[in-house]
Amino acid sequence: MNRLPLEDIALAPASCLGTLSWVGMEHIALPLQVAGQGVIGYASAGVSLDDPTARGIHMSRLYLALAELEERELSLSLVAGVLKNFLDSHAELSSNAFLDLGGEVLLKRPALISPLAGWKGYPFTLHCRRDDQGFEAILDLTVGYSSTCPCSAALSRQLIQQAFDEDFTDMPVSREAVRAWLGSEQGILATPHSQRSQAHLSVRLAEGQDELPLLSLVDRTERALGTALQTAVKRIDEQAFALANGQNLMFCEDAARRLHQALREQPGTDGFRLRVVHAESLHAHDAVARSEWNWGEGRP
Ligand SMILES: Nc1nc2c(ncn2[C@@H]2O[C@H](COP(=O)(O)OP(=O)(O)OP(=O)(O)O)[C@@H](O)[C@H]2O)c(=O)[nH]1
Repeated sequence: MNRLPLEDIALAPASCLGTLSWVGMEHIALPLQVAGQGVIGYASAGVSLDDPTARGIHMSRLYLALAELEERELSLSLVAGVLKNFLDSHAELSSNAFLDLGGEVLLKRPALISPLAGWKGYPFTLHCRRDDQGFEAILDLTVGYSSTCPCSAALSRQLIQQAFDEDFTDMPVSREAVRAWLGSEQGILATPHSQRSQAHLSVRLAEGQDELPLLSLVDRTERALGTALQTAVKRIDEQAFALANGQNLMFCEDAARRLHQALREQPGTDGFRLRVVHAESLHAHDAVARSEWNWGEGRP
């Protein structure tokens, strides 16, 4: 076995000089705990390389610092401690530290009416950085929902009215006849286009916030939209879902405005950016709307 001291290239002077904004490792597997659930997580860990003559950073020191996060409920104070460790272990090299932690948290969600429940995945990424402006944490979260087009619904209603006029021209209009007609396929001969849709949220967490507001953000988002994707569904649940879609007809503009209002009331946040994507069944492209509050372009 080699008894000579191991050469450390990272300590050698750089042949090509220059500072770097971010050096580290991406897609590091890491078991996380979020909202009480174990998450198959992945981390991207990095620091700035401020010394233009230094050949390299010390990757293992970043990697080993991540152990602090293993299988402990993820909190901002935990992350801040890891970022401090990154900078302490690179005192002479770096002034900025970065940590992104992502995965998909599974939450058990109740059915609309029946006493059932099922699991649904919510992809998230927590982007954290520590620099001369202090500590910043931004939580990205994606929530799926259903959207039904209000214009398509209006056009469908018109066709149903025309069909009613044609079917009831030369016959007495009795309550029974109309009721039977409404219960037939003729009474719903046109249906509005509806589609699975996604709300992509980026929320900046306020100073002093420690807990990750992931569950409260999911609840607030699904409440604001009114048409959350379902898990366990019996016919009674499906009927309630049909009613929810009929009562919450949404253009992408409507969904974005609802979410903007809802996020403005989310405690523990001081800015957000949102983007809703309706993968419309009407055409092969998506209808998209964006909104933000107190976001600025200062940081990505
Ligand atoms: N900086 C840097 N290191 C790399 C890269 N690719 C692989 N490494 C290796 O990352 C390993 C870990 O680096 P260090 O943390 O400095 O390892 P070490 O020198 O044994 O540990 P310390 O004594 O704490 O510095 C080294 O063996 C490097 O060669 C790279 O692109 N950049």
